[in-house]
Amino acid sequence: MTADRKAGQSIGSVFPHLVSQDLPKMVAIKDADFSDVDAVFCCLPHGTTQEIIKGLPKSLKIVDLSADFRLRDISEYEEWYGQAHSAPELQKEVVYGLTEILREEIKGARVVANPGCYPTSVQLPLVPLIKANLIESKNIIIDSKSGVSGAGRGAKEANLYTEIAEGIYSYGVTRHRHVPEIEQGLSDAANSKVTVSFTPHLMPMSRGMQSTIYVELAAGVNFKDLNQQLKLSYEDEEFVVVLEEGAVPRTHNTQGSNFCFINVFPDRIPGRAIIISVIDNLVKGASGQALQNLNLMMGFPENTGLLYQPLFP
Ligand SMILES: NC(=O)C1=CN([C@@H]2O[C@H](COP(=O)(O)OP(=O)(O)OC[C@H]3O[C@@H](n4cnc5c(N)ncnc54)[C@H](OP(=O)(O)O)[C@@H]3O)[C@@H](O)[C@H]2O)C=CC1
Ligand SMILES: CC(=O)N[C@@H](CCC(=O)OP(=O)(O)O)C(=O)O
Repeated sequence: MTADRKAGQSIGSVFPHLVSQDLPKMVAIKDADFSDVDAVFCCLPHGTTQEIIKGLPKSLKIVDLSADFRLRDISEYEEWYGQAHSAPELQKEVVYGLTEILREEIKGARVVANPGCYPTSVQLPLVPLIKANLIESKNIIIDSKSGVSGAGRGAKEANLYTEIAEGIYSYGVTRHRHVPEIEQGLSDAANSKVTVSFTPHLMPMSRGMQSTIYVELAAGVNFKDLNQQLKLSYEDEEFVVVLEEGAVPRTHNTQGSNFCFINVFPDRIPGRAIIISVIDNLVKGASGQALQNLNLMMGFPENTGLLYQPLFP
């Protein structure tokens, strides 16, 4: 376990719920000994990750939780993240870690780019529907909401209790950095360029994420076809659950678990449908999906360490 400002501390002093774990103290990355390590989860801020991964032993399997390797197109990374990519060679061997969609590729990967939380909640419902030609790939509108933990644990004025409590606010309006990641995945599914309208919102809750997605149905399709297709696509999946008709997915029911709950509703406007998808941003949107990916890369049962039930079932 490594740290930056907290190097030298025990994990229990940083995360008190782990106080009873007998784990070594955290060290700075430069002092870490990788000689007996098979795999790492890299949970560093964007930008720092490219530099650090380059210096790690080539034998290590890596699941990177940052955005540094999610975009295949380096120029797109530079445009949306506002900085030069410092490991373009490594980018070529990276597999995007949307587990249920890219499972076979992930199994053989050495480096996996774990998806962002918003892109996970959006792509899980939309990719199977686009692949099956059940929805139009134009005019997709995505309204997403996140708990504050999505912004990390570092102190920021915008994330103070007084700024967040008793209100919601939209941010990244018209230009959030998850747009190209969402469009990359949906374009792969459609085999043509897909563009989306996407607005994220910060909610006064610590964790949880909802994406409400407005789509146009393909000719002759009705919302029940969407529901059926999603049920079929995910029937053998443990962590993606399509709810029964009419049931509204709630972030509460995902808290602390690796589940993604999805449902499809008919819009009042003929020819349109509304899809709701919920995850825990810290689990399916981050560490849970990362562990699911590493389990695949290591040949472990995919649900190892992930059998936590939601806190609010
Ligand atoms: N929070 C979420 O919901 C999600 C986060 N992610 C991504 O996962 C990554 C980690 O996120 P999160 O845990 O929320 O972020 P935090 O800000 O809470 O944690 C960042 C971690 O990186 C360490 N760190 C910071 N700068 C450096 C550096 N220069 N060198 C070495 N270590 C450093 C910090 O150590 P210390 O505390 O000791 O300074 C800390 O452990 C980010 O890339 C984030 O975008 C992905 C999906 C969802
Ligand atoms: C609430 C909040 O600030 N959320 C983060 C997204 C967190 C995440 O999952 O994605 P990354 O790994 O790309 O950081 C944001 O909007 O930048």
